[in-house]
Parts: sequence; structure tokens; C-alpha cells
Amino acid sequence: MTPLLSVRNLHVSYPESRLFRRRWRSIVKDVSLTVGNGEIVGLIGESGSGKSTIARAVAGLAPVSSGEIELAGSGPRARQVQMIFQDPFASLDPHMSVGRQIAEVLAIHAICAKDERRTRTLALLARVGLPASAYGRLPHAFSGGQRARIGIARALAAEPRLLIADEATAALDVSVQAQVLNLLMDLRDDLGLSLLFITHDLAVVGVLCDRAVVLRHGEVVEQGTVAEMFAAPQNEYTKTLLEAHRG
Ligand SMILES: Nc1ncnc2c1ncn2[C@@H]1O[C@H](COP(=O)(O)OP(=O)(O)OP(=O)(O)O)[C@@H](O)[C@H]1O
Repeated sequence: MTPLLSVRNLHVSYPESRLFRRRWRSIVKDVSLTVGNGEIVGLIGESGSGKSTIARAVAGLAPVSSGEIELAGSGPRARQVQMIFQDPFASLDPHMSVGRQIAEVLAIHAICAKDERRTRTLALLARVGLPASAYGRLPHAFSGGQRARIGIARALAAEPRLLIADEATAALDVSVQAQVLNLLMDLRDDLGLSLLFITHDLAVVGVLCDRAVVLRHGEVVEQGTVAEMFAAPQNEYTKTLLEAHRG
């Protein structure tokens, strides 16, 4: 079956500095990966290995030097691919009510008629486990876990096929994190959503992901099913990561 997302031989380079724009640093090197329909794929690797850069390139937010990013199906990528972040505070407007911020996404992507936006926003809030009273409140009135849910509701408003979560649960307490991971798994089961999940946390990968892609210095060093990779890692770097995780 054709995967939902196919990334082929992706290269991303940035100028060394603002002054010396003729010298380029290669950040993502020849990365190929896929995400199937309804599949949850973990993207793991140490800080600076290029995980967020790949995510941004897939979302159309980072320049692609060469390679292909292909999304099956129709519709603009800006709608099909939505990102959720570690700090939804950074992406939520502190001065606008949660309901309006979600309704705004419905408007931008022309998801429904104007007079349906409120009802649909309330349904999205309910879908992520937030009460209707959240509609009129500002983001700062919510806990970290609730803000993660708001970020998810806002991403869902665009009716995406692929969610990219960039360390989206990393700052949360373990029990709150587990609840948000459960929500993401429910969304996959109920809506058939696909997920590219960026994390440092191998415990999360073990719980959440079907497959994982291990990145080092911008290159894929190993990819495969989580079950196989955790049982018998092939690459020395993956082995080191897993040993560190097991302690
Ligand atoms: N817009 C940019 N211009 C120049 N360099 C950049 C830009 N964005 C990222 N980089 C560099 O690319 C490298 C990879 O960054 P990236 O954020 O993709 O890594 P990461 O694996 O997501 O790290 P972390 O886990 O810390 O978020 C870093 O060295 C970073 O400084």
C-alpha cells in the first residue's frame, strides 16, 4: 500500500552564518522514511541531530535543498500536515480565547460554514477531553496537560491526515504525559490519523510507536519496527541509546 508520507533522499542545508552565506552546513543528509496510514512513527536521536528540521521540512516550513517529500491524497499540505509542539504557549495567542483560536483554524481552511464554527469547536474540545467552558478562556488558565490538549484540538480543526508532534509531551509529568499519549492513540484508532512523533524518550517510543527511525548527525542510522529494534538493534548507536534507556 502507498504510504501516506514518503520522504526520499531529503537534504537540508543552512548557511554557516548570516555573514558567510556562501558556506553551507548540511543538517539533514539523504534521509528517507515513510509513514503509513494510521501508523505512528517515532523519530529519535540526540539533540541537534536534525529531527525538528525534518519535521519542519515535511510541514513545508523548512527549505528543502534536494530530495522529495510526497503526501498521498489531495489537499494542500498546510492543511494535511499539522504540528503540535512541546510548548503550546509558544504557538497559542495568549490574548485570544481558546475557542476563537480553534475557530480561526476552521475559518482559515474553510472547514465549515461560519455559523457552524462554534458547534464544531465545542466538539473538538470534547474530543480532546476538555469541557465546553474552555471555549471562552485564555490559554494561561490551563495546566500543561490541558494546553497540550488545546494544541491537539487546534491541529485537529484542520482535519489533517498527518500530525507531527515535536517533543509534544516532553515537559509533562509522567501521568499527564500518559493521558496525552492515550489520547493520541485513540485519535489514531478513531480517525485513522498518522503520527510522526519526535522524542528523546525511548520509553514513549516503546509505548506509542509502531516503527522508529533513528537519526544521528542528520543521517538515518537505523529504522524498523519498534518490537524488532528494541529486541535486536542493528546499529551501534541504537544499541547505545537503548542501553542508556534501560540504565
Ligand atoms: N534556521 C536554521 N538556520 C541555521 N541552522 C539551523 C536552523 N534550524 C536548525 N539549525 C541547526 O540544525 C541543527 C539541527 O537542529 P534541529 O532542531 O533539527 O535538531 P533536533 O534533533 O530537533 O534537536 P533538539 O532535539 O535539540 O530539538 C542544529 O545544529 C541547529 O543549530
